[in-house]
Amino acid sequence: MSSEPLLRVENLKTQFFTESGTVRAVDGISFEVYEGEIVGIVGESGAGKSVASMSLLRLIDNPGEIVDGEITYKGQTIFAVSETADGELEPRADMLSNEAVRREIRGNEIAVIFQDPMESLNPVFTIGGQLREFIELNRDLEGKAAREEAIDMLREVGIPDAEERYDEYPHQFSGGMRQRVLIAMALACQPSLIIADEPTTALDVTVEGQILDLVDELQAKYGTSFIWVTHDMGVVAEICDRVNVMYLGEIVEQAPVDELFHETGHPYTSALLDSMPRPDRTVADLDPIRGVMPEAIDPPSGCRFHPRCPDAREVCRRVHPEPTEIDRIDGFAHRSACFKRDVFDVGYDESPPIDNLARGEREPDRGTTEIARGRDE
Ligand SMILES: Nc1ncnc2c1ncn2[C@@H]1O[C@H](COP(=O)(O)OP(=O)(O)OP(=O)(O)O)[C@@H](O)[C@H]1O
Ligand code: NI
Repeated sequence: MSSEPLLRVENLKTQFFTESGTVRAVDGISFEVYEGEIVGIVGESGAGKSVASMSLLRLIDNPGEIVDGEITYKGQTIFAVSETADGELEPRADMLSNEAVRREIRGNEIAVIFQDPMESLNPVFTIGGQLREFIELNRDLEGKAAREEAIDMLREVGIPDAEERYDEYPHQFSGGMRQRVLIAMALACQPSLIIADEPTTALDVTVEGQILDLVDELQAKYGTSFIWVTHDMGVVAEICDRVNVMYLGEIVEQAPVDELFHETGHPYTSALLDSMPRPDRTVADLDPIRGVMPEAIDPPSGCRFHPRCPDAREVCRRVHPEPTEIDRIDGFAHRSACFKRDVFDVGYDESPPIDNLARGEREPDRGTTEIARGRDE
């Protein structure tokens, strides 16, 4: 892509400083979101998807902290660091203040939709009242005009009898309807980007499908970009244009959605795809990803996926693969962080396989880790 992205994330690192040690929840991820795209972040529980999304709006609380990297949105610096004379990192001079992020970015420019609508909706106020207040606070509309706009928004997101239901309370709405209200709220400020953190995960499949269709429609109508966080490759297939696959704080593969499904580069992505229910397979055919994801507090050496990877070789235990371009589709990079691809020159082919299954419950070996990038970098 030659045009500037709406959002650019480079080498983002977010850590939690806990009593048991430092949790490297997000450990050097880079990705972009272009105008009008739906970009997925997919991975198992604990991969760092939510921490990554919340970092984009600097919504990380103690004991967490964004420690490195750069986040640029429409040319503005949401986060950046520079090095002081004695080698310490400090906020860069052009970084937006907390106040500026809160006033100018959150809601207005970048809105968030969470998984649990009850966290965002106040149970003691009516749906319509909350939406109207939100519109009054964030847009140049008041009183009757704000009410009209709120009703229009409810209609827009598919709430039947919007005018009557305006005066109902959150508990009178079903889960799917509440999620629609949150989408209305996110859209109310006409943001350029909406971050949706597993908003359909708690819903049943039919309702989830309806919400995904709605998002598709609204996306086409308003041109809003989305970052869609999910653990479900089915959801990715349904709405994403491009995808970032996260494993233990890192993006291990990044590609346009068709490419990711058909020219899969990383064994972790393959494992996620294999564990995905499909109409042509019965439950017995499902291939769950073996083993559990290790803790981000003490990740395995080398490739973090190597203790669970069917293709792991000795080199994978020793050397850490960086995401590297393996192809380019319509101007978008397909990057994978796996030595199986020949863009890496670390001797994967000659390296002896690690027999992960035979290793059983043994602790993954830890050792010093070298860093390997592709040959062209
Ligand atoms: N407040 C916190 N204190 C300490 N560790 C945290 C905190 N919040 C998140 N983490 C850790 O950061 C890592 C990433 O968590 P995150 O919530 O981003 O995962 P996720 O991919 O969103 O998972 P899920 O699918 O379960 O939502 C995990 O190891 C988690 O334990
Ligand atoms: Ni999460």
